[in-house]
Amino acid sequence: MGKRIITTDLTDEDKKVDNTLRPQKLDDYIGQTKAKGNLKVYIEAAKQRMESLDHVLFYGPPGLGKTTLAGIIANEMDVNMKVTSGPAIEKPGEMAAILNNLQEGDVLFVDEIHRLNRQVEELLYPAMEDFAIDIVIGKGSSAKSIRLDLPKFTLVGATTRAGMLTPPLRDRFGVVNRLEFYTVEELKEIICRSSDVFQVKIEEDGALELARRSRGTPRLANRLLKRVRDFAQVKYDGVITKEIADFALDLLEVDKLGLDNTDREILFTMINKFDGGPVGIETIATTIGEDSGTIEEVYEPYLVQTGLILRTPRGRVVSDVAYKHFGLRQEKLV
Ligand SMILES: Nc1ncnc2c1ncn2[C@@H]1O[C@H](COP(=O)(O)OP(=O)(O)OP(=O)(O)O)[C@@H](O)[C@H]1O
Ligand SMILES: [Mg+2]
Repeated sequence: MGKRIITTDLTDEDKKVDNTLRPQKLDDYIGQTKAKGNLKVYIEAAKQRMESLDHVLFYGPPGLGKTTLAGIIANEMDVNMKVTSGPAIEKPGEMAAILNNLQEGDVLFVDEIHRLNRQVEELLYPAMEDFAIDIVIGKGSSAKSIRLDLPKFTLVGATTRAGMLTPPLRDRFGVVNRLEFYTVEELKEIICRSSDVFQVKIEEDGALELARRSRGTPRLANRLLKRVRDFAQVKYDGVITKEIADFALDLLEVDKLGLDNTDREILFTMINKFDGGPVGIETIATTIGEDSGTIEEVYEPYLVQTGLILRTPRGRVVSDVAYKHFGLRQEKLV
């Protein structure tokens, strides 16, 4: 498959860009007012009491700023952050070693936390609750279990698939934040901030056009900015105007709503194969060969938010906003 500009999957280049553009302080973090306000209070309270911060869970679609917030928490608490991810840890012993090496107050960031395997997850229960783990030493009849105390740390978990978290794990997070899509205004602000970092000039309506096509997602906003910057540099005098933004984005086949291939496939499948619905999520998933949970938690939220898809008790329905967006006539009588 060719590289999709609009995909929210991370490429190596993205990782570099992500890291240079990540705000370091809560005050520099744009949008997510609710999560930010929450965190501010908890961080201040923990600092005043000189305690570690309660465990924090971030969930929501890719590229909305979960990893960024984890880093900000560590920064604001003035502690170190260790980073790992669900699929990276295969054995409980590996998790035990990571936990044992933490310093008092440290942040342990576990990305894709829904992908931890069962044994590793079970080790986390006492670690999160009592700051202790039980490890078994020896084999057979001489095996004995010893309790190992851990420093008081903060687990920050991130997931795009909150529905896959087991209740016992989820319940052990004191602070749970759902990240929301960003407004066009917020994205515009992010784009202007990133342009400063890139040292590229951008006009107000150029930034606005990019923001509109970024699918509510800062990662996409930054990625589009980077591509448009190249056009501006090579073809024009380096300034990103609305004309250049439009021209470059059309060339990159990023539509006015910033929909990606999977978004379009979902909508076209619903329109062409199911008369625009109502159709169940499982049926859509089977038809396009995607996992239904991924559609529900990764793709659908944006489509619902923009009003392209409506959720009804009888299933999902394509709205007339979507028909209009694709320049189609809604043939079906509703
Ligand atoms: N509120 C924000 N203000 C400015 N930039 C942001 C903000 N949120 C995210 N970004 C930028 O968006 C990019 C992606 O953010 P991040 O990696 O934190 O997303 P994520 O939610 O962890 O994604 P994934 O689910 O794929 O891991 C980063 O380059 C980051 O700088
Ligand atoms: Mg991340």
